Amino acid sequence: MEQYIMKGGNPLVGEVMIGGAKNAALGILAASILTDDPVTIDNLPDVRDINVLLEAIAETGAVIDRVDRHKVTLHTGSVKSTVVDNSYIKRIRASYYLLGSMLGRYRHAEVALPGGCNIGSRPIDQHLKGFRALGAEVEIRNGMVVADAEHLRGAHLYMDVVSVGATINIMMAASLAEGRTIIENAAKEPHVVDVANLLNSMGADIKGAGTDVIRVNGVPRMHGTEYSIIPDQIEAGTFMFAAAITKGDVTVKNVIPKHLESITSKLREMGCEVVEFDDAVRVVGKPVLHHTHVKTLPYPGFPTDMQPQISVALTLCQGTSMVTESIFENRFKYVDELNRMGSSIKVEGNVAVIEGVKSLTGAQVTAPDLRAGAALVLAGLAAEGFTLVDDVKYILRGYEDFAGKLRGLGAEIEEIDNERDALKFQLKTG
Ligand SMILES: CC(=O)N[C@H]1[C@@H](OP(=O)(O)OP(=O)(O)OC[C@H]2O[C@@H](n3ccc(=O)[nH]c3=O)[C@H](O)[C@@H]2O)O[C@H](CO)[C@@H](O)[C@@H]1O
Ligand SMILES: C=C(OP(=O)(O)O)C(=O)O
Repeated sequence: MEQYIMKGGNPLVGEVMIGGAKNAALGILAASILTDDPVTIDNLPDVRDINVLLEAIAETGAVIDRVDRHKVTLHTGSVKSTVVDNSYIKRIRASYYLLGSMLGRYRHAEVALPGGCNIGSRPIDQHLKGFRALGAEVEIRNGMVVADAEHLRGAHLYMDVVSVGATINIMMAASLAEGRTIIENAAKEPHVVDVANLLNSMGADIKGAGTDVIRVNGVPRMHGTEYSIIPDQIEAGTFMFAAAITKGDVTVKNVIPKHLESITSKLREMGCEVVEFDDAVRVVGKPVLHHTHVKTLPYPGFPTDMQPQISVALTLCQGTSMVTESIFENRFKYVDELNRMGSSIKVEGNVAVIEGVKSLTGAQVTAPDLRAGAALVLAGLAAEGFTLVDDVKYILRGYEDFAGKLRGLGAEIEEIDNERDALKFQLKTG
């Protein structure tokens, strides 16, 4: 399936269930390597990045039982290889977590340099700095990161940038090091806390996750566990903005409202009504939305992974908004595509200046990456006429059954892979 085709104009109305957090799940699956015992993970999202990582873990010799679509048991006692290199693993970001977990458990790891969304240069120097501080020798050889250690010893580390990936990776390797590791200027994202909770449930001794100082007391061994992943903050936020953008009324269920506060507060500034429940939020869109400004920041700031979605909403607001992207230098690649649908956005450096327009019109556009792709779909659902989004493979990296969930809210959208299907859809809905 290559494309989504949609007919815009329907306000999205109803309830949608949010799945487990992709970015927590990736760290959690890799962490299973830290023990020989079985680790059972529930609320796993069925998305491409997760399946690529599961296959890579299986290639090391681990046995993976799919209990059901959202639950797996990993038996990593049978791991035979600490080398991970295939064409798929190079495309995902989270392959870097295999470095932290294999280095922790086996004192050796060779993993292809990570890929992920093409949203900036995305160095991994802070990960490598952390491994070296723990006593590992690390080098880049033929496109692989090779890390090797005789002993891992706790260290006091100050991160030069707030990095989700480096914080999680160092927590994993430090869990089985000798002595205490202190990570200063740590990332505080909900998925950092979720991975720390998983590690503690496996016998690690980690304190302070969710603050900017994390203390890891190394333990000699870790054990199996059963763990359920937290809901996906970004999938939830995407559906919250879908309600605002289509002037709908959507209850987003199975979420942790605390994790959504920066998103909720922007929607309220724009004039939407947001009602919070224990594990759900209801977003009621309004006929007229107000402009606002937003700057992406590490948690608890506004997430960079929600930047394209809020930009689509601001395009349909009255007045001029400014969106500042402070995490990744190349995350406005969708702007040209959105302008082809009638938006008026100028990018100057890391700031997008968005002049609100009354409406968008359907066009053929290409998803440049995961969140931008999702945002173009939201634009298409609000636009007049038909929109065709190419390269939905990016969207499928991180959203489970995206089109199906949108259809459940009343969207007219279908997955297609040829022109004939596009015509059929147009005749059916036109
Ligand atoms: C698989 C996964 O969980 N991906 C998420 C993770 O990516 P990822 O872990 O790659 O993002 P980081 O938090 O590490 O990156 C934050 C900033 O630090 C910089 N940096 C990072 C590491 C490093 O060693 N050196 C360095 O300079 C990056 O270029 C970026 O400017 O967090 C990002 C920020 O919330 C999200 O957008 C991604 O969805
Ligand atoms: C950028 C993202 O993912 P990754 O870091 O895996 O590229 C994302 O989830 O929005």
